Amino acid sequence: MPGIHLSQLTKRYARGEAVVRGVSLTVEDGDFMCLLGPSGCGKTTILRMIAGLEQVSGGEIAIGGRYVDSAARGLFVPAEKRGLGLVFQSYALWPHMTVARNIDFGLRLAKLPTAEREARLVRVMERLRIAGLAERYPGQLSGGQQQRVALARALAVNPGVLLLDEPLSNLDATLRLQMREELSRLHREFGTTIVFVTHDQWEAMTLATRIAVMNGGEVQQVGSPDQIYGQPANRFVAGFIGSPPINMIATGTALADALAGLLGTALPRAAAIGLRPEGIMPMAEPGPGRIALDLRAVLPTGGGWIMELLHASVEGPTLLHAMTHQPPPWRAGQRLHAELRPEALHLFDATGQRIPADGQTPRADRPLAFTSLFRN
Ligand SMILES: Nc1ncnc2c1ncn2[C@@H]1O[C@H](COP(=O)(O)OP(=O)(O)OP(=O)(O)O)[C@@H](O)[C@H]1O
Repeated sequence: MPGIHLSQLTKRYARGEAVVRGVSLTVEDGDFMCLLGPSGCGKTTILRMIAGLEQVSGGEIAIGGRYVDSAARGLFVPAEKRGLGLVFQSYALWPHMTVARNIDFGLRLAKLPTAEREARLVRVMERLRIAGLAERYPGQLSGGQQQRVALARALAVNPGVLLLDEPLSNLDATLRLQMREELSRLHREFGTTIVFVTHDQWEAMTLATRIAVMNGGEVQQVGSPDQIYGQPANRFVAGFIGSPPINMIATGTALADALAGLLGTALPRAAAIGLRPEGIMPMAEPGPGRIALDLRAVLPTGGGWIMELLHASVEGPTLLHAMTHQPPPWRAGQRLHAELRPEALHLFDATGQRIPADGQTPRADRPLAFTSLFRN
């Protein structure tokens, strides 16, 4: 399956500001790459440029080692010649064609022999569990069923690359989960290179082999879900990934000094410390290295509990959020003493970039993994 290489990609719409700014990114053969970022950060624009639905303003795109768009080379391969499967937010099924005809449409365009077309149609409908819907029209299907038909249509032609733009956004929570599992399974079975656009961090974290976190038209960090979570490259990534969000503590506060003590480091001026909520482990008794915190409230989230904790100091209280998967046995108002997991602490400089802390075990050895959120 082909990989995709984006080099210094820029997109400017009609003399406006660039909405994609110098993005370089390699999607390896067989990767499930998620482009993740807030609304308007340029994810869809990148996907549309890979698809050939938009032309680049600057930079180059290569698919399977072949340039398909290059401003400098004056080269542009149209969408239909790129060998891609596309599934966008709106499923765009033909309303006047049955499910089978919708899927067959792409196979006809590919001019496959009839026997081959029929065999593929049966196979892909079985895989996506829509064989029973073959003679229905899109208007007679649920959102999730339409979604599966759109995926089947894209997969039937055996595209080397599948481009998905928020394909699960119109589904309810249960269907989203089912479709996520289905996408994961399809990726494993077909080995297709997938680029998936989403603003939903859970979707990205649970599906992707690698994630490109974007903001303001630029890639902030590329890595596995655990790297993105456990070793965020900057404050934006640290704050964007994680729910409840990472606690960000400004230096110059008593709490920051206490945390610096735990890290065994002197804090650079104008730095900030990030502390992941699940790295705070409150206990009833004081002890060495524990930080005194007052429990303000416990908020159940269904399967987890967020604790609002206040750290008192002369500058006033600092609010921290802690996360636990065991029901906390304490009442609001109680004084607690928290141990902190050093790997949950992240240090950032004045420009927001991650800085390694002296005396800390290197992150690569023991990052706080995203997957640890699912353990008790
Ligand atoms: N055809 C267009 N003409 C002008 N500006 C556009 C066009 N398409 C997108 N934009 C602008 O480009 C920026 C990036 O849009 P894009 O759709 O790529 O973002 P996104 O990250 O996919 O956001 P969302 O998650 O909301 O879809 C936005 O500011 C958007 O308004």
